[in-house]
Amino acid sequence: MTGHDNIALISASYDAFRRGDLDAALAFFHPDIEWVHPDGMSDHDLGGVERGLPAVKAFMARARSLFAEVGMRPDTFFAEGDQVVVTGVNHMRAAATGREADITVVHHWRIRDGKAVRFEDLHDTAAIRALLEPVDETPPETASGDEEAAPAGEKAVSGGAEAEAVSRGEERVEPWPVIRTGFRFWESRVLMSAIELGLFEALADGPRSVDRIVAELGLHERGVRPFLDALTGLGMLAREDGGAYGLTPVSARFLTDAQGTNVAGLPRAASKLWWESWKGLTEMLRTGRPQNEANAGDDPFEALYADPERVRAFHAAMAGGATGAALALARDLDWDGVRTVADIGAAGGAVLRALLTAHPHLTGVGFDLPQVRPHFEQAAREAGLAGRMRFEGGSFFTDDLPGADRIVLGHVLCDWDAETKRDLLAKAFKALPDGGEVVVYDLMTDPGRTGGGDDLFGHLINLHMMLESPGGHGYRPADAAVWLREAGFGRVSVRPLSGPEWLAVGVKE
Ligand SMILES: C[S@@+](CC[C@H](N)C(=O)[O-])C[C@H]1O[C@@H](n2cnc3c(N)ncnc32)[C@H](O)[C@@H]1O
Repeated sequence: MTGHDNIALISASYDAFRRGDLDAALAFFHPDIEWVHPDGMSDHDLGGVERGLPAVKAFMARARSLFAEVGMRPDTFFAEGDQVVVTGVNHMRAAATGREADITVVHHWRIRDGKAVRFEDLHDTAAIRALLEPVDETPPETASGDEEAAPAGEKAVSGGAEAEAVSRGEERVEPWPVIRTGFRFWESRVLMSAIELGLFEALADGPRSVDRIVAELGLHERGVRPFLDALTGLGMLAREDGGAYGLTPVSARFLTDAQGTNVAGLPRAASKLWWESWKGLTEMLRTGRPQNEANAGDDPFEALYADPERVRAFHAAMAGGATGAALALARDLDWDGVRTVADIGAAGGAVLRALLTAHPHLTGVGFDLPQVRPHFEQAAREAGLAGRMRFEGGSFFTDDLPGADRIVLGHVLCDWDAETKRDLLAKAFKALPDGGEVVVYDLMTDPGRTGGGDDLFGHLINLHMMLESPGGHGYRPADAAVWLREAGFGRVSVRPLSGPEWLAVGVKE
């Protein structure tokens, strides 16, 4: 079996576990499987080596009795010979204590005769033990020893169901998560208005008093203070001792033009382009159909590119949306052996601009629909890179992709269905020379991942693609690895890139 087959096998086994289909998961295991866990878990009967399927099943039954929830979320698969190494996060909730945590794990697999014959689970045993083992809950001794009289202010919890819950040691549950979530659009709207008013640009050369902000931006004084304080609460402004408001490091870098890394086009487009489609989320959930002009199943870019005003907003958004990935690609990838780079679905060329600016030996070609040419070429001129980055118009559905040492496919696969994703990777493979690489970045996520932060953002972007494009959807890092293998890439790796952004690299060997 190839490394690709081995990754597909292990990945399918994780999928079966996630579905709760234990028989299907065990079908991928060799009858002689060796099942290895750290000795540090032995006193919970979860350590050491088990041999053979019945012993593995017994191990799993023991684990199920100890954990009310076990959700392994693999994110990176590496294959070499008969081995597959998987990194990921296991979300575990102990049945006895109710404590839960995301435990980082490394799984080492060996494959023989098309089946997993050895599995070793490496993790921080102290973190898992902390979930399972009771903590000493003896209250600290008080100075007076008198614990009868509760302070008057705490009387509210002394009666009814809540008091009983508190006396059982349960956490008090508040309605604020619901209320805050319901009104989070206020936060977006505050940011969007600040961008529309030019507030961040106005503060680029230093903090301003409220009066000066009112005068310079032509505002009515009524709402300005809570508006500035809300932006301060969001981390976009800082309030000085004298009462003036200034930029924070984040807003100075990413909401002004000072450093060539302004991402304001993205929240601006959220208000201009996507606010309306998100109002249709309930409808999309009922019908599965996008909530924009692509509602009838059309190519979403056809309608978009018919309206010059929306194209401008879209390309400003793409420049903002690609900034985090572009900076990380320029910084984290080795560009020494690369002379030419082709960005497929290059939009206004933000990624090429970042790469060519950071690596002066590179030349680049941006491939995109012909309507994009003026936006791309203007951006190249403005960056002083017109001689090193050129535009090639075409459709990646009907035309060959331009050749280059390294091909970048960023925020493109998510627009399309799985078959098109695969076709695009096959086209990239065809366009590359031997030894060339395709670099895919996207906001990849995992259906089983239910944390906040980047996980949450990943699910939201997945919904966003469904609201915007008939076939669009997010995908897991493991899917990217499998598709790259299917396209013919010999060496494949997947890893986090920046924030919720992931990077998948395939080398044509
Ligand atoms: C979501 S944007 C991604 C832009 C950029 N790569 C980034 O990371 O932000 C998708 C890009 O694919 C381009 N595109 C859509 N359909 C295309 C096609 N058939 N052929 C070539 N490019 C296409 C769009 O014009 C757009 O610039």
